[in-house]
Amino acid sequence: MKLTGVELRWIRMPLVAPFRTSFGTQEAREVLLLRAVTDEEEGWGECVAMSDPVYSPEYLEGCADVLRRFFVPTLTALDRLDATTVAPALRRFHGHPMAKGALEMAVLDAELRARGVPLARELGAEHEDVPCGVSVGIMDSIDALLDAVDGYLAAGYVRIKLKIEPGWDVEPVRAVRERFGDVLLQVDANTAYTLGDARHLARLDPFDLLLIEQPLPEDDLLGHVELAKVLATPVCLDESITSARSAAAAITLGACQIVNIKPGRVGGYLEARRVHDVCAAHGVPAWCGGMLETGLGRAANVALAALPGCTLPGDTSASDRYYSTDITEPFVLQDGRLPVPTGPGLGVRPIHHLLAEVTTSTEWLS
Ligand SMILES: CC(=O)N[C@@H](Cc1ccc2ccccc2c1)C(=O)O
Ligand SMILES: [Mg+2]
Repeated sequence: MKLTGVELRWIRMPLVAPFRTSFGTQEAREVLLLRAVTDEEEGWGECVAMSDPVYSPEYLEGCADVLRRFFVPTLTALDRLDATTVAPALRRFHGHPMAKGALEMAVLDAELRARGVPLARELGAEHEDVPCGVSVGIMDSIDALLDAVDGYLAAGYVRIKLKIEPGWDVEPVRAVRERFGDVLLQVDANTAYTLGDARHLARLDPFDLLLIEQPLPEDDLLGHVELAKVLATPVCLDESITSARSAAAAITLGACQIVNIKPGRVGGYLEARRVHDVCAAHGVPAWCGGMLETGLGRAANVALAALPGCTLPGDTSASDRYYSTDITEPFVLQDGRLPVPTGPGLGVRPIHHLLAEVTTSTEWLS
C-alpha cells in the first residue's frame, strides 16, 4: 500500500457521568481520531491520549504535533508500507506510543479492509465474544458507590474494578464485599501510593481481590518487587508496561503477577499482541485495559480481549458505560459479554452524522 495522507479529527464526547480517579475527574473525553487514506483503502485509528498528561506523558495536542511534524511525513515518504513497517519506520523517534499506535491502527485497518481480513483473525483471537468488566470511579460517598456497583452488576458486568487513592481504599472495598458478596473485584490506584504505604495496602488482603493495579509510580519497578513480597493480593501493572520488552522485565523481576494490556500505551495492536505472547510464555494472566475509547478503539480492544492469553475480564465495557451516543454502532452488553466484530479490519466505521456532531476540528496531513 501507499499512504496518501492522514486526516486528524478532534472530537469531544461528554461522559454520561463524571469519572474520578487518583489523577483527577473527567467530565468529557476529547479524542484525536486518524483516518488513513491509502491507494487501496481507508482506515481508522484512535489516539487514546488524554487532553492533559495526567495518565502518562502523552497528551492530545502533543500527539497531533508529533504526528504532523514527524510521523505522518515519514510514512507518506515511503513508496509502499503495511502495518508491520510502521513501527520500524518510526523507531528512530523515541517514545510517543499512543501517537504511534493510533497511526499504526489506521494503517492496519486500511490494510485489513483491503485484504478482507477481520482484526480478530489477524491478531489470533480464539473467542467470538468476551466477558466484560467495568471500571468504577471514586465517588462522593460509600452509598453512591454501592448504587453505582449495583447498577453495573444489574447490567451484567462480570467483574468490578474500583478506583482507589489514599483515603478511599479499604472502606469502599469492605463496603462492596459486604454488600455484594464474592463478586469478582479488583482495584486500580493509578500510581497513587508509595512503598511506605505497603502495610496500609496489606489491609486489602482479607478482601480476596483479583489484583491491585499499578499501586506505585510507573518507573518504580523495584518498589513493586518489594510490595509484591508483602502483599497477598497479586500486583498488576498498567502504566509501567510500555512494551513487550518492559513486560518481560517486570515479570522476570517479580514486579507484577498480572498484566493490563493497553494497545495505545505500548505503541499499537501489533505490540499489544507481543505483550500478550510474553505474558502467555511466562504463564502470567493478562487482560485488555481501557482508555474510554470510542466504538473504534472499543472494537479493536474487544478483538484483543479475545486472544487466548487474555484470561481475565477486561475493561472492555459497553459504549453506554461512558457515552450516551457512540460514534459507531454501540457495543451493547449481552449476558455480561461483548461480541467480537467479524467484518474486515476493525469491523466498524464511524456513523457520518454522529461523527459530525462531535467533531470540533479536522486537519489534513500528507
Ligand atoms: C477504564 C480505566 O480505568 N482506564 C484507565 C484510567 C483512565 C481513567 C480515566 C480516563 C479518562 C479519559 C481518558 C482515559 C482515562 C483513563 C486505567 O485503567 O488506569
Ligand atoms: Mg489502570
